[in-house]
Amino acid sequence: MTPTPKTALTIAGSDSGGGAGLQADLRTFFACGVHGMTAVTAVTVQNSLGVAGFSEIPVDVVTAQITAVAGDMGVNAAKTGMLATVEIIEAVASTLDEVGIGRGTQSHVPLVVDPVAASMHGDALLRQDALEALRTELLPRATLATPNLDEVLLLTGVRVSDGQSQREAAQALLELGPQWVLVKGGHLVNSPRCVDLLSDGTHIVELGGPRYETEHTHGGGDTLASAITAGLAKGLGVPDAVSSGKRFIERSVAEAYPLGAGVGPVSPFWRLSQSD
Ligand SMILES: Nc1ncnc2c1ncn2[C@@H]1O[C@H](COP(=O)(O)OP(=O)(O)O)[C@@H](O)[C@H]1O
Ligand SMILES: Cc1ncc(COP(=O)(O)OP(=O)(O)O)c(N)n1
Repeated sequence: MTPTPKTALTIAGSDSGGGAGLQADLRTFFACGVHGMTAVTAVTVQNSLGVAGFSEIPVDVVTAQITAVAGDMGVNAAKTGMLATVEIIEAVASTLDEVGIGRGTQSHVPLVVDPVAASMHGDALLRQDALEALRTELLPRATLATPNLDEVLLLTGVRVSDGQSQREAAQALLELGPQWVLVKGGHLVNSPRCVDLLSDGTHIVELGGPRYETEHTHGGGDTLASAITAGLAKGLGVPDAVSSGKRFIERSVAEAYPLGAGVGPVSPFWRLSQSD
């Protein structure tokens, strides 16, 4: 009999184009060898050119998906992505407490919070009044938060332009309650390297890598956060899961492909031809 793989749950929105959202999470979980499960929060109408709109899933259906899989199959690590509204954020936060996922719960199942606010085209994926709920309800429950620089600005008011302000942003985010933060540096386009900064307030790790010249980076944030979640599900500590996730996203950006008339997706396909 095939041994049962570790499990990872994504609580996220659907991207009809398949490059980001829960589709990116599931294909990354698969490529990393963990069994992926989903609690769908919203359905976006999205392609390589942007997000034309979205519709939220009723709150009781979102939470029922989480309890259904947690109670039966078990969750080794979880990740949140697009949560869309205050109501969904509040309900997800209390359901995570009930099923024992996240910081502060007894079971210590790790929770990665990717505080998704907008797509790379600038289309909103979070209602404007929901930012405060993300700050107060979700970030304190996070084992790791993984904002990009736009999300850092929204959450903390810190505008990151270099390594020094990236460190200040990490500190400001830690004050909102996550155990660890990863301030991603992909948006510092004038820097020849992509440096992501990991910190828990005591340890500070700079994860640097080459900046690939590609316009096709759709789903990059989701792919990185899911690869980290997969590592945590397999029992890695946060620093090891993040360095493994960084290696994963680097290859996925390097092998990103054009699809549609706009921005194509990063690709985890390279992993399928390799052993762990
Ligand atoms: N051109 C690139 N080459 C290599 N890595 C990249 C590139 N763009 C982004 N990354 C990496 O992809 C991940 C996600 O990046 P970022 O663009 O900052 O977040 P988001 O996709 O959430 O907007 C980070 O690890 C970042 O360093
Ligand atoms: C449904 C959905 N969720 C999240 C995102 C944003 O994903 P991300 O990985 O940050 O990728 P880009 O939007 O930067 O390509 C999304 N677009 N859709």
